[in-house]
Amino acid sequence: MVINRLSIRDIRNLHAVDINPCKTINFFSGVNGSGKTSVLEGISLIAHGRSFRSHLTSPIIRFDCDQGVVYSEVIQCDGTIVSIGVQKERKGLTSVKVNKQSARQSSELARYLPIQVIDADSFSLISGAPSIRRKFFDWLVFHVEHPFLALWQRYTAALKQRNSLLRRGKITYSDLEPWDAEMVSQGEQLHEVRARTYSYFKEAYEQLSSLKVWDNETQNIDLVYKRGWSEEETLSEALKSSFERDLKSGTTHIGPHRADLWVRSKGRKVSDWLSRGQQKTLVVKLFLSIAEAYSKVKGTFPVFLLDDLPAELDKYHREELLRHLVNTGGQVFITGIEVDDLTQYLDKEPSTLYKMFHVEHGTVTERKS
Ligand SMILES: Nc1ncnc2c1ncn2[C@@H]1O[C@H](COP(=O)(O)OP(=O)(O)OP(=O)(O)O)[C@@H](O)[C@H]1O
Repeated sequence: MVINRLSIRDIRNLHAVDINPCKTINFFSGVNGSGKTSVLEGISLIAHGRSFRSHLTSPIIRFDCDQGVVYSEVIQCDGTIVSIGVQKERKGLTSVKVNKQSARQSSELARYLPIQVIDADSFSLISGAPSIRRKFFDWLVFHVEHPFLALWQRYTAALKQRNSLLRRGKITYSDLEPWDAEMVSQGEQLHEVRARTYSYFKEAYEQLSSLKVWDNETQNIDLVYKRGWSEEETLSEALKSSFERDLKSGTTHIGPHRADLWVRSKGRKVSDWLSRGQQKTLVVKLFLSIAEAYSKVKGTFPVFLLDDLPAELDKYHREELLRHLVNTGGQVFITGIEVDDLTQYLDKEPSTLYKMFHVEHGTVTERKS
């Protein structure tokens, strides 16, 4: 998928941005606070209907404006062009249009424009809570396994009911049985689609491990998919045995909503011993693996948004990452403060492979070389 045209109106400090991005590398430079990340935020609005920086609507909309709008044309794998418009109102309303027709759910957008964002927060993928890894991995499951979304929605609806009964207290296990039956039926299938997806992901990860860019430490890291309940029990048995503990705390401790992707070396947690820099390159490797796995199934790469990349990686890893992304042929949007951050590398590439944009006080202009 390729963003062919992008217009942003009144998002953060961006008043009126109209650009025609290049189908590979797009680099946005400008001083702190000029509006570079806001451009990426605009792209995430058309990809998800929401920002990757804020769950709230009001902070995204330009001060003194009632609404912000993003419009784009996205070229699909079969060459068709899909127009996507997202309007955010300060009062909280979001309206989404695909080919001028109102979309029912923002999740529809993700299929037209799959994106991956690497920013400073992404580096908590290894050291952060399991929910961060689960969300990361489920992005792939959502895209490659069509039933995933419906299974997840039904499972979480039953889980919500179960938890509210647990919180109410004074119940016996039989009160939970109807909800457990639904959780088991959806949850076992959720595990199946995740396990299948995990095999693509692991394969892509192992293939990437052969690249020379990783040092020995980051090369020998194992990934393990944990389904969220003991390997010795069925989900039904596990829910039953967890009942007393769940009742005490008023929440369900086991199940696919507790799945995780362990990142280990010889059984040890890597966050305890890899350096911060090594953790960062490992995170990049995980992002590249998920993109590779996606492309194996879908035949195209997701669009990458790299926010302030130069600040996060050393020069060598930055160049290797770029080289890899250029080789994939996918579209990438990168922000950085200095033009020099990337030109040394990009100068070696044909000029048709990239476009440079200058961002200043919320205006975006293409730099002509
Ligand atoms: N709702 C808003 N309306 C107007 N301006 C805003 C709003 N929210 C944030 N800003 C301003 O928008 C500007 C752009 O922020 P952005 O994070 O995009 O900058 P940036 O170029 O990525 O900066 P940095 O290099 O420091 O990360 C900032 O100066 C910020 O104060």
